[in-house]
Amino acid sequence: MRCVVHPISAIGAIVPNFALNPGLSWQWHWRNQVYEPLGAKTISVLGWILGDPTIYTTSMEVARQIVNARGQLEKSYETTAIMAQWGPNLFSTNGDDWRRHRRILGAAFNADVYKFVWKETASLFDEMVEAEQWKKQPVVALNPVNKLTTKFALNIISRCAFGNVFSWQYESAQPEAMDFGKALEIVAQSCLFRVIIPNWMYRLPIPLLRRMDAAYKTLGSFMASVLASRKSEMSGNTTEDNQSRHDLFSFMTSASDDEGHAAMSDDEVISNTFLMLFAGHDTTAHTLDAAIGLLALYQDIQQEIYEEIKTVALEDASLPYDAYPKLHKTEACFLESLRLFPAAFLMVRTTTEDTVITTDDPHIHGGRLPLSKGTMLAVDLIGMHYNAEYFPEPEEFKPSRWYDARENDLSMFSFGSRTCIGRRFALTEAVCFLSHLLLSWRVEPIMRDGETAAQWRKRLMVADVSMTLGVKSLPIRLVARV
Ligand code: HEM
Repeated sequence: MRCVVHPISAIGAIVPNFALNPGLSWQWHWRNQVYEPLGAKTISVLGWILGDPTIYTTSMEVARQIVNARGQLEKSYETTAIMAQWGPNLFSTNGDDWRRHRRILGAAFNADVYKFVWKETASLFDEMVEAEQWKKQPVVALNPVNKLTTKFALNIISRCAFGNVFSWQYESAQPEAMDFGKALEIVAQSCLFRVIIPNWMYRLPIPLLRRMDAAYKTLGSFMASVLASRKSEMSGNTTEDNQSRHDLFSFMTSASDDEGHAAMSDDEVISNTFLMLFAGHDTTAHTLDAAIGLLALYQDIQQEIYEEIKTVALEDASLPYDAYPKLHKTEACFLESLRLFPAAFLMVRTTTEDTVITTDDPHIHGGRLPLSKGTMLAVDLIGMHYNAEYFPEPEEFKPSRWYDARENDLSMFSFGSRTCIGRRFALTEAVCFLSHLLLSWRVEPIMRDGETAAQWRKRLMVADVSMTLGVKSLPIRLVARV
C-alpha cells in the first residue's frame, strides 16, 4: 500500500483517515479493502513523503514469528516511548532486561491477585448499584455506557494495583483540586500528548497544559510515596503487614526484593506501576463497552449467557469466585467482543539485523521475505480477526468460537512468551462485571425512532482508534429482570 504519510508517524496518526491518508485507523476502515484485493496476508506500507516502509501482517503464522523472535526483532524506543515515560518497564525492554522484568512481574500476577480482583470487582459493582440507585428503577438509561465502564475499570486497577480504594461516589471536595483519582484520569487521557509536547511548554500559562503537568506530578509523587511506605512495611518499620496485601504493587515490590542484585530499581517499579495502570484499564473498559453493545443487539446470546450465570449464582444472588471457572459462555462473549474490537490492535517490532521471515503468501518472493536492519513490522490484529480463513463469517458475533479455546489461541492478547501478562486479570474483572450486570438486568440498545438493530450497529459499533481501540459513546438501557 502506498500513501503520502505513513500511518505510524506523528502526522499520520493525528490526521484522520480519508482517501489520501490511511491514518491510524486505516486497519479498521479499510479492513476489507487492502489485504484481500492484494491477495496477501503480509504487505508493505510505504509513505511517499514521510515514513520508512513497514511490513503489516494479518497472518497468525507470521505474527507468531514476529512476537516470538529472539534478538533479530525487538521493540524500539520510538514505538514504546509513550509507555516508558517513567523509565524502562516490562513493555519497553528487550532481552535479559525484559526477562528480569517479566520474572518479577510474573510473580505478582498470581492466583491470590485474581481472587482479589474478583472480590474487588464484585464489591465495587454493589457499591455502584447502590450509589447510582439502580435498584429503585425498573429501567436505567446509560447514555453513554462508556463513562461507567471507564470509571469502573480505573477504580479496579487502582484498587488491585495499589490497594488504593476510592469510593464510587468519589468526588473531590474542591472540584479543581488535583487528587489521585483526577490525576489518574487526566494522565490516562493525555499519555500520547505527553510524549509529543516538549517539557518547556508546561511552564507556559496554558491552563490545560498546567493541569496535565500537575496530574503527572501528583501521580508520580503518589507512586513514590506508596513505594516508600511498602518498603518500610517490608523492613518491618510499620505496623502494617505487607503479607496481608493482595495488590500487584505489593507482590511486585516483594518479588523484586527477593531478587537481590537482580531486583528492579525504584524508577523501574514506578514505571511498571504506571504501565499497569495504563495497560490495565482502557483495554478492559473498551472491551466491556463492545461486549455490552453486542449483547444488546444479540438478545438470544444474552439470554443463553444469563441462563449460565443463573445456574452458578447463590440464593442471595451473589456470585462467588468459585463460580468463575463455570462461566465459560460469559468469558467467551468477552473474547469474541475482543476479536471484533481488539483493544490493543497493533503490535510493532523492528529488525536489529538483516533477516528473513517466512510468510504464507508463497506467490510473493516464494514465501520468503528478506528484511534489512531497521525495518518495522506491525501485526495487524484487526485484519487478522476479520480474516474469514481464521474466523468464518468474521462480522458475526459468535462467542461459541471460543468455547474450547486454549490459552495460546487468544490472539487478542498476543502469542508466546511476550503474551499479555494481564490477560487473566482482565478476564477475571470482565467476567465478574458482566455476570453481575446480566444476572439482574437485561441490556438493550437505545435506538432512534424507526431505527433497526442493524442500523444502530452500523451507526455506533464503529472502532475509535487512538492509543487503544474501542467503540465510542454507546447508548444502552438496563431493564431490571424480575
Ligand atoms: C482486554 C484487556 C487487554 C488486552 C486486549 C491486552 C492486550 C495486550 C497485548 C496484545 C499485548 C502485547 C503487546 C505487544 O507485544 O506489543 C499486551 C501486553 C501487555 N499487557 Fe495487556 N491487554 C489487556 C489487559 C491488560 C491488563 C489488565 C494489564 C495489567 C494489569 C496488562 C498489562 C500488559 C503488560 C505489562 C504487557 C507487556 C508484556 C510483555 O511485553 O511482556 N494488560 N497486552
